Amino acid sequence: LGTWNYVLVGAPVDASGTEKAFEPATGRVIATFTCLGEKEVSLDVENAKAAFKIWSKKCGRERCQILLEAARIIKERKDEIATVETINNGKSIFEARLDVDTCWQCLEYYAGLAASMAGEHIQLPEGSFGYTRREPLGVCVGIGAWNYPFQTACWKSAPALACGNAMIFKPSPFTPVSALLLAEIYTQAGMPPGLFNVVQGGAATGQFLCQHQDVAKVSFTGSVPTGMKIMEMSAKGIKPVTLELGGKSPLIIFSDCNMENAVKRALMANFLMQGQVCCNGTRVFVQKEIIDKFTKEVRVLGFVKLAKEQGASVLCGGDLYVPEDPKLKEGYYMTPCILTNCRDDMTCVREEIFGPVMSILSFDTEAEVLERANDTTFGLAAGVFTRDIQRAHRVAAELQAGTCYINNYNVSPVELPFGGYKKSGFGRENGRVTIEYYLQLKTVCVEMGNVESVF
Ligand SMILES: NC(=O)c1ccc[n+]([C@@H]2O[C@H](COP(=O)([O-])OP(=O)(O)OC[C@H]3O[C@@H](n4cnc5c(N)ncnc54)[C@H](O)[C@@H]3O)[C@@H](O)[C@H]2O)c1
Ligand SMILES: O=CCc1c[nH]c2ccc(O)cc12
Repeated sequence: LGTWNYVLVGAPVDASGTEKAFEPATGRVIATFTCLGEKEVSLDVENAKAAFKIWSKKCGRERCQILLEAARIIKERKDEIATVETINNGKSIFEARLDVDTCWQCLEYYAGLAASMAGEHIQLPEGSFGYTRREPLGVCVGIGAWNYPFQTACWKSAPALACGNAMIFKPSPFTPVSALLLAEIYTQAGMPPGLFNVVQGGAATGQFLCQHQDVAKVSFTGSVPTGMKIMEMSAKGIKPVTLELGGKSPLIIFSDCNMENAVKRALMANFLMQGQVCCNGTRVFVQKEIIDKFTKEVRVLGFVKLAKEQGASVLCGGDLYVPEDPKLKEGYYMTPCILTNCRDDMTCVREEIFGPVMSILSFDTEAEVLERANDTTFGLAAGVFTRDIQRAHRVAAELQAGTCYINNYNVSPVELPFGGYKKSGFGRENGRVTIEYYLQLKTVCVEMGNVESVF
């Protein structure tokens, strides 16, 4: 499954009251499920409210223990979770296992923070004082895309639950399966029933969730057009929202770079997860002096090695691919594609493709490439390869993106905040800062003396 010289792309979903989930490798239907309507969504919210009452009363250390136990179970069931993810999503088992690692790490990280959340004490005149309490929001909703199903469920639920909230999670109807494993694991770890609920369905179910008056916050991962709708619905309910949206990120390769590293990471920046990663560096700006060498290397490293290993012919990609294995004939495949001689105005350079397509663009100067790299409505990520450390930081400071990589690309340690500038969204996932998006601050003002009336 999922070797990267013939990668898997999405599968169709029907528009009735039920949805089918596919195995993209073979095209076979692996599950049929009912999309939940307004009544079922309301019932889930009621259950989550009941669970919230219990969970929010626990101290941080108690929540920490349960999250750590869930992390332990994820580690123990890593292969099972990764296999389910590979079957339903189509990613390679190697990548699915890496995803699962970041999931238990995420739970461990927020378990650690849960125990240390605290407010402030503020001294006022005459012995009076104030203090702040950092309180959970209530029932939060998480809505996910199909490219990182289990990881998205973990990245959203771990900080939400660590802060004392309940979460209802709606996975993408393309990839409904693995979030159910997470719900099972949380229950096994000792969370109250209903604290983490999985709701299945598509756009209509998502709308019921976002519009529900007892939902306190929505955290969404998906496309810009859907993000706009989510924000509109949240605005009507005055609900805070986190939006992790699409991108068309630049990767700048200066002529003084370490060529081998730059080529390796340019491949990772484009062909990881079949090219279906929101922060992929799909606009690869290469300085003129090295563009011929880079183009040659990127082909040699990527295609020839794998082609030799797998006995396939060397392709430059972009074609539909039908594997010889009869079991895979109905699957969804295309060959990874590298486009050279690209211009900034081309559609492949301007729009998010969300598939295995790298566009290579030539540039002369730092000032020029910065202007061109920033000339996009997106701002999710960016990267720079250079041996000049001053230039690296200068360029990172000028790039309009939520995450900037220096001499690397497409790594997401849970300790580092992740999120977008411009139309790529706002709010953050991962890192310490994310707890701010799942807490509200209460100020308590305490008078120690007598009070006067001005009337
Ligand atoms: N920034 C990030 O962190 C990040 C991560 C992964 C994917 N993405 C982006 O996601 C997109 C691909 O994912 P997709 O095709 O699943 O996105 P999508 O926007 O089509 O769907 C995402 C989720 O929203 C739900 N949805 C659709 N319409 C809705 C509505 N009106 N109300 C409520 N929910 C609704 C879907 O059922 C699904 O669960 C790409 O643009 C990619 O860049 C971004
Ligand atoms: O696809 C983009 C980046 C990413 C990878 N895994 C996750 C999980 C949740 C997100 O909101 C974004 C991402």
